[in-house]
Amino acid sequence: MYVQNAQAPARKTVTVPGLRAMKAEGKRIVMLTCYDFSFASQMEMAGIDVVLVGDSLGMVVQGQSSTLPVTLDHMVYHTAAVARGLKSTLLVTDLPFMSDRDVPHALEAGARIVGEGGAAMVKIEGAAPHILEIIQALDERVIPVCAHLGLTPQSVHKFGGFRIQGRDQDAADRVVAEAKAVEAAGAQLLVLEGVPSSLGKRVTDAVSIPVIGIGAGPDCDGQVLVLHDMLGVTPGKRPKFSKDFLAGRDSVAAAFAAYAEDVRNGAFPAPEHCFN
Ligand SMILES: Nc1nc(=O)c2c([nH]1)NC[C@@H]1CN(c3ccc(C(=O)N[C@@H](CCC(=O)O)C(=O)O)cc3)CN21
Ligand SMILES: CC(C)C(=O)C(=O)O
Ligand SMILES: [Mg+2]
Repeated sequence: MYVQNAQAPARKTVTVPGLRAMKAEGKRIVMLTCYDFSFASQMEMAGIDVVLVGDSLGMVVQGQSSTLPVTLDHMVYHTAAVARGLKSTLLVTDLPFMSDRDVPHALEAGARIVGEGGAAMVKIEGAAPHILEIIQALDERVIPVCAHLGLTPQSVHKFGGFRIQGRDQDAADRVVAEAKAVEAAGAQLLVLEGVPSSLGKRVTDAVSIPVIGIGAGPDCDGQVLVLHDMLGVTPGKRPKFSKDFLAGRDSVAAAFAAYAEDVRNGAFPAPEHCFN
């Protein structure tokens, strides 16, 4: 038996309060999605701040055309595998489709994701009244919550596709109001996906919790990408906001290091990864 992460450099453990301090200090937060033990170990060694077991696993791991077929069992299984590869990295897992239908189901899902899976935080899409109730219920039971606004992929049928959100003034104002509402409900982190860069900046300035962007422009407090997109292995078309960091490099470790460096120094996202 080899020693797990024997080469991992010593690093301070990333915590939820620690992320808030990073926002206050203007230090960019580096986040990636992950679905298994081996890649998690590479992310730990690369010093990625936050790892997300995303329900995007339905698309990039299972080959589905949306995130809707992903079950709570799938999320718990992948979370447990990823957790074994991490030590000082903060682990966040998505609540899958319909596990957020009401407070009791969401509490059950949170209990399994944190208890069986080993995540430190759960992520939930939207700001509907029942979602705000769930955020508060989880927070009261000391399960930290990451909100997710903008292009929320579980709303694909409502949106009519994976469409950029918040493009007109009313829609943008609504996203800002939702961000304030999820913060007031107790969310401690916010993923903002698929919105114009101007709205990414407005939301980031409007809340005191860190905002992690994906296709939300360069002014967010951090960035997240889907693992398969940033390694260039996603079959077919990748979202415009993603970038292949393995291209021109000779290892996954080098790709993770380059991504972390470019997020921290502001080189990523560049204008070609952003929406107006
Ligand atoms: N591989 C992968 N990467 C992701 O970022 C991702 C997933 N899968 N699955 C779950 C969701 C779905 N996401 C997506 C998927 C496609 C687009 C997309 O094609 N967007 C168009 C813009 C459309 C518009 O202008 O309204 C694009 O050109 O990027 C965006 C987000 C983000 N998430
Ligand atoms: C794209 C990120 C934010 C996500 O929710 C996922 O990977 O499921
Ligand atoms: Mg997701």
